[in-house]
Amino acid sequence: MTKLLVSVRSAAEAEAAIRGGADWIDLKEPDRGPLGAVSCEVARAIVAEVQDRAPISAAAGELCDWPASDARDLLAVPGISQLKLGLSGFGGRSWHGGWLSARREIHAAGKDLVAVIYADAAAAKSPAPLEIAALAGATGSRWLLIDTFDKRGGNLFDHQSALELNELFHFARGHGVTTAAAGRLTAAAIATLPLNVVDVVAVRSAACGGDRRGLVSAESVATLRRLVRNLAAVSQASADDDPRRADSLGDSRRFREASQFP
Ligand SMILES: O=C[C@H](O)COP(=O)(O)O
Repeated sequence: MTKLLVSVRSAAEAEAAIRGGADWIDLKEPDRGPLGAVSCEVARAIVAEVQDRAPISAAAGELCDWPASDARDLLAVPGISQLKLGLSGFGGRSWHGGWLSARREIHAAGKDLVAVIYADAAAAKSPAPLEIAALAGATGSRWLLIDTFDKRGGNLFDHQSALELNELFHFARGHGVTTAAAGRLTAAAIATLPLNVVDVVAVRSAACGGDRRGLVSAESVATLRRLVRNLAAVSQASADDDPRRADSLGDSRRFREASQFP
């Protein structure tokens, strides 16, 4: 069943998200960019609040800043299982080596690195979505997130069609990668997601009533959770009715050829 992840910036928000039924808590400071990291103190307070009630991931900024970033302090925070690093600035530049080395370092701290695709790759100057999915698939990554870099307007579907997302995630799941979709997802955008290939729906803005710098509310989270559960049940029922449908959607030759990792 597709899970609902909620990004929070404080222990109080984490409590509200859990009360609303969030399956997953993600730590993120929205004032510090699309993948802004919370401080180590805030991270420890949130982990203490959540205890074992949900898995916890954390945004850790951009790979280009990682070597000197204060987000590195999150490596020492127990209870966080995944870190997310964006690839802004690496479009047209070599990034595989730096990403793999950050992943080794994060693994050594007992955590996983999430491969992050920015759907608005041109604005982020990041590598193309398929390139990131291909590296994640070829190197045994367990997690792939698609999100948006520019949070000022629009949502995921201003940059990526549902069919493209279906192909991308179908490919990733075929390589054993768990998939997460984000990017200022509204209820209408969530209803457009190809939930047959989305393991995690990730939100902040919608959980704050639309303004990601606002406050996460238990009521908004509960509404989103009901929506995700209902849509996932419908998606599951239609896959059960016609199991070939889900498989065929991501099986275009163009996609398979383009996704060959060198
Ligand atoms: O990881 C998910 C993000 O926090 C989504 O944030 P957003 O809904 O404001 O784009």
